[in-house]
Amino acid sequence: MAKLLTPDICVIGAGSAGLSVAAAAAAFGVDVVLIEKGMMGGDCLNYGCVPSKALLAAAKSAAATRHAADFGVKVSQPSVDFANTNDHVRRVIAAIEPHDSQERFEGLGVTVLRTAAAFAGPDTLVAGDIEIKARRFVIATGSSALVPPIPGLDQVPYLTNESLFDLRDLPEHLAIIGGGPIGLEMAQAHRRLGSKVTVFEAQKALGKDDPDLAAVVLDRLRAEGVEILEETGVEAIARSEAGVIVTARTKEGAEIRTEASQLLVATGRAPNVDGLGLEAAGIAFTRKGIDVDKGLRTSNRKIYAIGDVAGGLQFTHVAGYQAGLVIRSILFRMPVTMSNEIVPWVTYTSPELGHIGLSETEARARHGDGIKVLTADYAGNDRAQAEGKTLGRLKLIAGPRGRLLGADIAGDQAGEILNLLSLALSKNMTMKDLAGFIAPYPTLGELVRRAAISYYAEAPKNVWVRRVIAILRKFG
Ligand SMILES: Cc1cc2nc3c(=O)[nH]c(=O)nc-3n(C[C@H](O)[C@H](O)[C@H](O)COP(=O)(O)OP(=O)(O)OC[C@H]3O[C@@H](n4cnc5c(N)ncnc54)[C@H](O)[C@@H]3O)c2cc1C
Ligand SMILES: NC(=O)c1ccc[n+]([C@@H]2O[C@H](COP(=O)([O-])OP(=O)(O)OC[C@H]3O[C@@H](n4cnc5c(N)ncnc54)[C@H](O)[C@@H]3O)[C@@H](O)[C@H]2O)c1
Repeated sequence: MAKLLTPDICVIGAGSAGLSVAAAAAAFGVDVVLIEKGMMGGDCLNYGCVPSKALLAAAKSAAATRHAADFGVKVSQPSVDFANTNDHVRRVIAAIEPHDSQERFEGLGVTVLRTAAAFAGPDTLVAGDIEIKARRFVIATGSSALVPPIPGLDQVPYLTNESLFDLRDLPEHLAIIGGGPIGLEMAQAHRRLGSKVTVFEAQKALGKDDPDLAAVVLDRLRAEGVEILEETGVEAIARSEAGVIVTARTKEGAEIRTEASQLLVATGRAPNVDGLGLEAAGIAFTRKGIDVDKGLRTSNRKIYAIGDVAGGLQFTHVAGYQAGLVIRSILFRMPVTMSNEIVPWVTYTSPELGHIGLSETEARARHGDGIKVLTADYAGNDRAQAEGKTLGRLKLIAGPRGRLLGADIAGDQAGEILNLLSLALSKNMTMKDLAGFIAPYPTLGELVRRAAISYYAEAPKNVWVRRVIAILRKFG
């Protein structure tokens, strides 16, 4: 007979989402079983955020060397040893790995099972020869690269985020299908390290971001030599002697044929739902992910789904945010509500592209002319001038009574600046708050103050303000 475990919480998937739930529950002394069929740490550590940011850091270093002469520093042009670059990526993963390891979680008191899990019924999960009946289950099985049904694609070797970071040789010419964050981060990284890169995007590249600010990033990538073909759908792939031939068509109907040495597919994500026995557990799902309510419960009230498998915004910090909500719901029975409007995101190209809250278009649709769009250019910031990072712009969307509704940034350290705006948005701050704090000089964070102060640009000309000043002057 199968061994039976009856923990308080059973978590399926040890990626960003599942690990956060397990660690928090264990910290409260709760009995937790965590099941992982692949690598501890999931996508973020092994095939996602960590290796991609490590590769981008190497690429940034190569780019900085090329531009050292702008600062009067003479160095020879960089030569890249890609196998060593890959070693750097591996070292970064290895440095972070212990934090997500089985040993650490067992040390926290979590029972870790290294096998695939599937539901056998509404309250029963099977993991190898172990049966689990938990008070609550949390599905955190993540997502995988979505591979579109392009004719010929299944006949050629292609890369996804799971295989890209294993390359030991720099691709001579990397063709990338998809101009989203994965496609463009990897396009710039490989271009800066010496590859020729062509990106095919069926619609608009970086289409989820503010179009004006996305254009800042796309122009820069093109200036660095990345070929970005927008509104160009890939129609067929064929094998060639040098690698692959990509056949695509522009929206005007012109055919484009590009031969490349390697092909990366970066066309979005598919939720990991296959083989989970969701039907047996009465859990509704679509091809976009498991259906959840605002409190992240599935159609089986004892089972939650969080992270990439729940569709929605797919980021590590969202997985962490959702894990916190689920912990509050399971352990403290508090009502929780997920809000996408306080979730920031950043694409880590140079310049970075960040967003939070409502876009200008969404804010206008909701508040009409009751919004103000306030901007500050990097060129007007002293720190940006000193660093030679003058390309970029910050945009704040102010709503009624000056409340911060949203923000977009294209520029150096956009992600770091977005931390301040993320706090401001989650605390319902106004332009008065953002204009009124003391920013250390010279920092890029001053861009926030500068944009917020412009909310009051008309105040000095206001006739009533002038009258008050004139009256007060009379008191000596
Ligand atoms: C190239 C790339 C770069 C990225 N960069 C960023 C970034 O810079 N910032 C950011 O915020 N996000 C980034 N992301 C997104 C981020 O990686 C994901 O949002 C995050 O990893 C989702 O975490 P998760 O726990 O939901 O899923 P995962 O990390 O995918 O973890 C799910 C785990 O569940 C396991 N599993 C699946 N099925 C079963 C089963 N039946 N039984 C047992 N275990 C199972 C899997 O093996 C996996 O380990 C990036 C993604 C990619 C691909
Ligand atoms: N910096 C970050 O936080 C970061 C970095 C990478 C990935 N991610 C996460 O991973 C997710 C997936 O990233 P992604 O870039 O794969 O997905 P995405 O959905 O954001 O972008 C995919 C792009 O591929 C295009 N596309 C789809 N099919 C195509 C086809 N047949 N031909 C040409 N173009 C096609 C789409 O129009 C879209 O623009 C992101 O949405 C994000 O949540 C985050």
